[in-house]
Amino acid sequence: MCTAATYNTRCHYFGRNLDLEYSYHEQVAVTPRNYPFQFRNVKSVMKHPAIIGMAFVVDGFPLYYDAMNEKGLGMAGLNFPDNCDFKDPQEGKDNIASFELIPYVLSLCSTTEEAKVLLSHVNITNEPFSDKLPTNPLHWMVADGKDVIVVEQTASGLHVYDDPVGVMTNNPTFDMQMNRLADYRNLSVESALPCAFAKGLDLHPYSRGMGGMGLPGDLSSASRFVKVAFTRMNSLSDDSESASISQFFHILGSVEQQRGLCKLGEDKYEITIYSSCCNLDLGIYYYTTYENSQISAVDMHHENLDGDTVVTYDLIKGQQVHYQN
Ligand SMILES: C[C@H](CCC(=O)NCCS(=O)(=O)O)[C@H]1CC[C@H]2[C@@H]3CC[C@@H]4C[C@H](O)CC[C@]4(C)[C@H]3C[C@H](O)[C@]12C
Repeated sequence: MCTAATYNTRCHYFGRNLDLEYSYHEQVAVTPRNYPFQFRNVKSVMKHPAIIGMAFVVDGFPLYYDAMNEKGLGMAGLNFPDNCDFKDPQEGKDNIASFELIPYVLSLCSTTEEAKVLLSHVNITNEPFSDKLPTNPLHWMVADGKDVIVVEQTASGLHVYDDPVGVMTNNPTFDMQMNRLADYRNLSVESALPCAFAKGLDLHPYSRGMGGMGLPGDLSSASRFVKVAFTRMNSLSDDSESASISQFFHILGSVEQQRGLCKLGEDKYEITIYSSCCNLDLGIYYYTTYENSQISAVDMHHENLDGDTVVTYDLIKGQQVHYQN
């Protein structure tokens, strides 16, 4: 399971939690402008905006989980089992393999609006990256500083939804997630609204925060959607970089997965392997890992962006304790 979110202050932020019980060898990967993207069915893109994000780099190719380009467009892939339907290549469509979709969109678009146009010709195909890396079911969130969309391909075809809450998780499909939000329409950040339970009954609010009573707290994707939407939509912070990224990681923290709570088998538990936060304006990729709560960062503009090979950074995974005496 995973969660993605956006947050806007003076700058625009985009990121995700990656929740999983195992890990590939993911790294922060910078793809410079002259790295040639060779796609299976459409023509190569030899020159494009630079891209930074989390990727499993195989044979020099960045298999991005989430990334942004230097124009300020971000995109993240999240698990989408059962509903997802990647198809065989189709005549008359731009056939893009699922693992190519992030590079394809981020190398050809600067805005969500442009991504919508590009995606309107796309059929996402089931072609695997390799025998060792079969296709996995995914759906995507795409965001610039202005608009957020969700991209899902199901049996009925490719759907692009406007996302007014700036978050997404996993199943069910995005339209159903939005419908379910109405079940929570009475939740409020107010501590003590007048009692609406029944006439003649004045139930005393014995605690702060009771306006949010009923907000789900379990780890299912449907519950995380409601929890993170409520958190994200009501989030406030100063507009400094420090205050903004702190708030962003708190938004993702509202739906993080602690080891032991989501059991998948004998000694197998899903945890939040990493949380990421892209500053879409500055090209900085921030992240934390399950055991490293200190925020680490890679700034794309500290690299030579005119190169032609992917540059990677290993994740700093150990806890960084700041001893004070
Ligand atoms: C599994 C992850 C989602 C996390 C999640 O939701 N886990 C709950 C599982 S469960 O729902 O609880 O069972 C997703 C998110 C991004 C994905 C990679 C994208 C690039 C590449 C695409 C290739 O085609 C296949 C290999 C590849 C490395 C992908 C592997 C895997 O698919 C990644 C890590």
